[in-house]
Amino acid sequence: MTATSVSKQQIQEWKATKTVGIIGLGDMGLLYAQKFSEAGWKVVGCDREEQYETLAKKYADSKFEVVLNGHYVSRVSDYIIYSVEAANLDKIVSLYGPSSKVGAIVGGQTSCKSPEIAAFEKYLPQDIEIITIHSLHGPKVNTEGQPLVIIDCRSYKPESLQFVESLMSCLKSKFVYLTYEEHDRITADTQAVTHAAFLSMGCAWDKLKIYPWTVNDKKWFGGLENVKVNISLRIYSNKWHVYAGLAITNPHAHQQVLQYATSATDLFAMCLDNRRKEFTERIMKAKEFVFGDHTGKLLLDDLILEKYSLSRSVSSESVNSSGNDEVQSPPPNSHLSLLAIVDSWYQLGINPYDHMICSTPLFSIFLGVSEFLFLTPKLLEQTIEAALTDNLFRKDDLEFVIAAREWSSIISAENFELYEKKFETVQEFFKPMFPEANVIGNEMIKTILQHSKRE
Ligand SMILES: NC(=O)C1=CN([C@@H]2O[C@H](COP(=O)(O)OP(=O)(O)OC[C@H]3O[C@@H](n4cnc5c(N)ncnc54)[C@H](OP(=O)(O)O)[C@@H]3O)[C@@H](O)[C@H]2O)C=CC1
Ligand SMILES: O=C(O)C(=O)Cc1ccc(O)cc1
Repeated sequence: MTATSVSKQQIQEWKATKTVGIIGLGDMGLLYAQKFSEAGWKVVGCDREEQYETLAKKYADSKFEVVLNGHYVSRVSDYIIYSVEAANLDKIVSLYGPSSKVGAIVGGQTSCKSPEIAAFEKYLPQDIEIITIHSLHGPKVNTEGQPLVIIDCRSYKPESLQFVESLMSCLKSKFVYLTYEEHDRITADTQAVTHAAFLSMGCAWDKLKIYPWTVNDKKWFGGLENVKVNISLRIYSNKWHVYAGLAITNPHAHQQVLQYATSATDLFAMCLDNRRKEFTERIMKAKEFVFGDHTGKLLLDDLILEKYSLSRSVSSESVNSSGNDEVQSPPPNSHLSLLAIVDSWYQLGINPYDHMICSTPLFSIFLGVSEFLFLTPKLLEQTIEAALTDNLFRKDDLEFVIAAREWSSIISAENFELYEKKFETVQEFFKPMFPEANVIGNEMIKTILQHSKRE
């Protein structure tokens, strides 16, 4: 389904007469306020009331207006977008929802839609329409070409959806129309499991006190390792509540993260017992299920990723700066984190390519590196051999399995407090490296998105 066409004249009329309101001027709310107001829409926004004076001063020269609180946003706005922490959404909608202007449309940016819709249905007056959205990327990613989910939950007038589409069109994102149930099932897989994998890698390095870009044991280099390090640090450099909210509030995510932890555990146990036949058969079945129909080019090329090593900015200890001109190959790694994701897709009967319409940059990269591992001649065989016989990565794999199980338990127990504590412990460990990691990670993601065929 594509956006219905609306005349330029109609859009000009809406721009002249309608107001867009944003509750929560954090990273995403601010991105929207800036984009919409730059495109000529009248925008008002607020954050917490105690932030009013600071924000009003800070954005005095901007094209959008900062108001005191959500009541002031709601009473004047024709489309109200809640862009707040998932855990606080219910309370915030209960506060401001009843102040919504009569006949307004309401939506939200939270990453999981069932609790958001439940809050809207509970607190919004019946005359309010509900059309919600979700930009499937972080606030620093160029919005152009990225998926933007639009969910029409309760609209009474055909022009309401057209209005939302017209407003969103300035983002130049790719509209994806789903029900909220479809959205939550897909994002549990594309987002929650991807995050669980990279959170677990970071946690394992923290437990072992390893900065993988500085070690002299020459283990963590090459394209695949660069992806693991850069994406893991990228996640840990962000706000914990974004990842906690999308995993904990989405019941589908609990099951999928648990399967990921179980797959990692099962595979690791088989390696410890040297159950070669069982292990190889399981990996090959997963390969057949996920990649059996694969034809054409791979999403990613390991070679384009080789230069994105954090060690290039840590000169004295790095592998790359050894002064040795010889091109070295990384030692065989069990790549347990990648074997486990492909096994989870197989165990859950998920075809990850079906989710590409709704992919985030991180999911595309995770699928890209998994595909590379499974479909590059000889690499999978080498990996299986390393997993079964080589002790080089055993300790790392053990910590990785423990971490995956811990994240799964925290998410299933819906424990925001423990999530925050664990996340921030690892964040503290990696903090000194975030500035460099973000620069290199951004370059890497840009290159990956340019090279990958995203349909
Ligand atoms: N960051 C991302 O990559 C993406 C995030 N999302 C989702 O979008 C939502 C916003 O995320 P993001 O912008 O990153 O998070 P932020 O923490 O940057 O923004 C949320 C903002 O809402 C404010 N807030 C809290 N309570 C109120 C209130 N009563 N009234 C007004 N404002 C309030 C917060 O203030 P305070 O900090 O003081 O609590 C904060 O400034 C989340 O649900 C997130 O899951 C969706 C897509 C991508
Ligand atoms: O790409 C990712 O998975 C991110 O980490 C950024 C992100 C976070 C939350 C969302 O709801 C959407 C995108």
